[in-house]
Amino acid sequence: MNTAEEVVLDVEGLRMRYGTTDVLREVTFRARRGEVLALLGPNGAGKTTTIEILEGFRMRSAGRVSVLGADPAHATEDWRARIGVVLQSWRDHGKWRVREVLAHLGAFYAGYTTERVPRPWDADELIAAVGLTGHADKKIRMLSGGQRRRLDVAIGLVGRPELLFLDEPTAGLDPQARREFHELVRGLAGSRETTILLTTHDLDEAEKLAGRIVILDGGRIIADGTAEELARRITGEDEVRWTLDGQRFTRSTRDSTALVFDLFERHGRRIGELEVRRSSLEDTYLALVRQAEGAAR
Ligand SMILES: Nc1ncnc2c1ncn2[C@@H]1O[C@H](COP(=O)(O)OP(=O)(O)OP(=O)(O)O)[C@@H](O)[C@H]1O
Repeated sequence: MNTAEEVVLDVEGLRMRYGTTDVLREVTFRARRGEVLALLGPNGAGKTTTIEILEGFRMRSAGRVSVLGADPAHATEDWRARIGVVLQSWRDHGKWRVREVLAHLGAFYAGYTTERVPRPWDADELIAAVGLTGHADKKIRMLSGGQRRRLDVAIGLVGRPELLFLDEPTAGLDPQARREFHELVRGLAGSRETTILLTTHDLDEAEKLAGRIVILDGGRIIADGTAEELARRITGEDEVRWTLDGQRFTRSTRDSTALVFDLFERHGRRIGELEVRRSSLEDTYLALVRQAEGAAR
């Protein structure tokens, strides 16, 4: 099979029930090798529950789950070595130094080297890749929140995972660190070797990084596709704003080029401050969630 077509994540009819409440219902999606998938949804939608089931940290109530060809509920250490996890928050090893903790954790992966994937990732190279050069000898408790988050990502990557789970990876990062993190993810994804599943509440981030967006709401998948596909499903309309003789106008249209052309033909230089705004993933997301919640009522 062509590796680009290899299905790395295969989830079908996944259900999770706590007591008498279903928090995941009939969740079905797939990811192919090298894809970056963003799992979006309101607080309590079931994102962390889904990810933790895929990581093998929670037992599902029903459904079929295959991750790198195995059922995470019965996974082996070999399987675990191929997976990287960055949790929402992880506070530990405060007295350890950055290089030390990465070398130590990395050592666990040495036995899982394959011809295709040498393990672990060299500590200093990894420290450079996540932008922590200069902090390698610092104790972890001396790092800032953002530096700590970069270390979390490095810990997730130290075993050179084939599949990486990132739960809100950029929460608390400053804009520069966020951009550097985005470049790191793009680099990993660019090699088409690492499949990435990330959750985020930052829709701009999802749009930038993910080839596919899966939206969960109330434990169900309400949308699955590229950002463009989802946008087309919802509105397909652009918003055009302009001023005419100083007065402001706004109109939604499916053909902003024709509207703008018409405006200039009719009013020429009297048009000022022209702006065409295509619907963002945020507009689409909010519309989809509103629609799903309206239907559920
Ligand atoms: N151990 C548990 N027992 C009972 N209910 C739980 C348990 N863990 C999670 N839940 C419930 O399951 C639902 C989904 O929670 P989950 O943490 O997966 O949501 P999420 O989409 O990750 O939310 P957030 O964006 O806030 O992180 C929530 O209603 C939550 O209260």
